[in-house]
Amino acid sequence: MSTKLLLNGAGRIGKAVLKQLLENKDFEIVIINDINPYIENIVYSINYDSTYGKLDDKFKIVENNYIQNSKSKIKITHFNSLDKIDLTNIDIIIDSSGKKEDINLLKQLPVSAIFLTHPNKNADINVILGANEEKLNPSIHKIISTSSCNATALLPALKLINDNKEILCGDIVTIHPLLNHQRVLDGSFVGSATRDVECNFEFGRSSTQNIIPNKTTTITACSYVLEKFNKELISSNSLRVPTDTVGAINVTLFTKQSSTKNEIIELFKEYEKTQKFPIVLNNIEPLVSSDFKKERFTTIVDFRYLEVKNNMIKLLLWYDNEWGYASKVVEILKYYEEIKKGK
Ligand SMILES: NC(=O)c1ccc[n+]([C@@H]2O[C@H](COP(=O)([O-])OP(=O)(O)OC[C@H]3O[C@@H](n4cnc5c(N)ncnc54)[C@H](O)[C@@H]3O)[C@@H](O)[C@H]2O)c1
Repeated sequence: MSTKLLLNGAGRIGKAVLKQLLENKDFEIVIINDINPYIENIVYSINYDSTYGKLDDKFKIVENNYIQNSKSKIKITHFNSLDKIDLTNIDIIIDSSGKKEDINLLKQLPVSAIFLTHPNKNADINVILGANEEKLNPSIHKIISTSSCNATALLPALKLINDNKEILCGDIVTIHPLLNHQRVLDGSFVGSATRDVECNFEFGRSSTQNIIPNKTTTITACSYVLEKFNKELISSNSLRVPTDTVGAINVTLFTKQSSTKNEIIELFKEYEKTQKFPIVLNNIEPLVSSDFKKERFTTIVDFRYLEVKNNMIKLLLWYDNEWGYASKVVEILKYYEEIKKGK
């Protein structure tokens, strides 16, 4: 029998998760809840997407607030809080609304698990594949954060280098596409009621005309998963750029043991060959960000820009912050179900 899901928030991440789950017979999305009050607009934005293109098997509105295509029929609701939704027959909630819901309220909901698509220190666990998935335990973890897109891309690489060379300190710069909460043209600064990023004036500036420097919660998100990788060890900042999707992270690490470029290349090659989940992909082609669009691997190591000087390692990592991240949400969901069923 398939696992019954409620998808809360049909925005950029919600729709990428939805489209990847539509192909998977083990899961059925029974309800989509979004505060957008117009079902016509929700179905339109599922069918048509400027970044990933049109859906071949389009949804239509059918009776009583349902949408349907040739394979799926999904109820649409418009509540602003999960506790108002009838959860009879729902096994798991994927909350991709970005709302920072009270964790105690979430714990009371009659479902077996709630996946949050943002880092959350109050969750029962923050999971990143390739970092701490072995800690995931369905009998004690109900509120499961799937961390952030940047931390999902970065932490497996940091862990690999740390396990082999011991990181002493480092710095990262995320080069991040624009996001839906930014301004199109200059406006007042963007508040952050639903996000951990501090308010700053730069964030009220036009996202299509600027490279916007910003703080990032990437390292804090990493520390919720593996404590060692925190702001004392690694400094960080972010540059928001006017592209639709695919981010890059420029990583500089100082390690206890020195390395050669070939050693680091071999570490990532071995990881790519032996990994259980689609995490590391090594690239030697002269590619640009849009070439990684819709790529499900999320730690794409660009060997062309890998540098090693004694105790310093410099990496360039790529990841599709929407599709790639959503693929990890789905992988964690599949993994959760596997260990729950004792597979
Ligand atoms: N976009 C990314 O690159 C990215 C990557 C990883 C994680 N995330 C995280 O995923 C979450 C969603 O981000 P997004 O980029 O998809 O945002 P988005 O603005 O594109 O989508 C959010 C959706 O949730 C709906 N919504 C808002 N409040 C709601 C509520 N109370 N109940 C139900 N629906 C509600 C909105 O109407 C919208 O459709 C955020 O926490 C974000 O930090 C985003």
